[in-house]
Amino acid sequence: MSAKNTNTKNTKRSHPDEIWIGLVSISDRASSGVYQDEGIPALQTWFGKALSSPWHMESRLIPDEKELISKTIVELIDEVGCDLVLTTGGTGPSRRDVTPEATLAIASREMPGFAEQMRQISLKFVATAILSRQVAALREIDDHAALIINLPGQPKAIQETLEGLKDADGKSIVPGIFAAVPYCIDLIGGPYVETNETVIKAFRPKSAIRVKN
Ligand SMILES: Nc1ncnc2c1ncn2[C@@H]1O[C@H](COP(=O)(O)OP(=O)(O)OP(=O)(O)O)[C@@H](O)[C@H]1O
Ligand SMILES: Nc1nc2c(c(=O)[nH]1)N[C@H]1C(S)=C(S)[C@@H](COP(=O)(O)O)O[C@H]1N2
Repeated sequence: MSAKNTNTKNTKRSHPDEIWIGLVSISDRASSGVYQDEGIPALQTWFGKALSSPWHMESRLIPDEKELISKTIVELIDEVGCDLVLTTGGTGPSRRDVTPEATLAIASREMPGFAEQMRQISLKFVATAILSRQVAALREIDDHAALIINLPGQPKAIQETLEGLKDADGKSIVPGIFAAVPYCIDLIGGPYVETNETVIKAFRPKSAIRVKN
């Protein structure tokens, strides 16, 4: 038996199991046109291959401004009705990197396991993974809740952290953090999300797996 969908806020779903995902690319230079944003396209590509259940996306490209980052996440959750918001960029130690502070400012509870696991995964790819201050958290309002996850700004970090590390035969060596996202969304009352197992196998305890008719 899976957790009951108690989110009533998003009445726009075309299917009860459709997840609404907010993507926020945070970069001074991409948002001002110095270079082309690669964060949103990389996220869209990854979700296109990873999800097998219905999804809808809303994306925003903004500079590294704390108030604007907080406001954008709140808009995506409270007004648009997103169940999951992924940010990319602004997690490092530079003065302009304020994504974790902006996230925690509008969060109700932190989900530290995601960030701990992301840094562990990233260390398999780059030694500078230790520099990411990324966080994950819930935003819970009266009739809706969402999971927010910060990803680093390097576009390649998106697949690395969400999908993890595989050997030459495609066997998982380090599981990506997205494996835990569908069950987390179940537990906060969101839609039942299913994945393409060749990309990422979702982890749910047996009691939470929906029996197909
Ligand atoms: N949205 C993006 N699109 C394409 N490349 C990006 C993006 N964000 C970051 N990068 C790349 O990753 C590197 C490290 O990301 P980081 O977030 O630290 O960038 P940054 O130097 O703070 O960027 P900015 O000054 O634009 O905010 C950048 O130098 C850039 O090469
Ligand atoms: N998986 C992964 N994690 C990564 C990286 C990367 O390339 N891949 N880059 C690191 C670097 S160089 C920095 S400075 C920090 C913070 O990046 P951000 O400020 O772009 O968020 O993330 C780190 N984490």
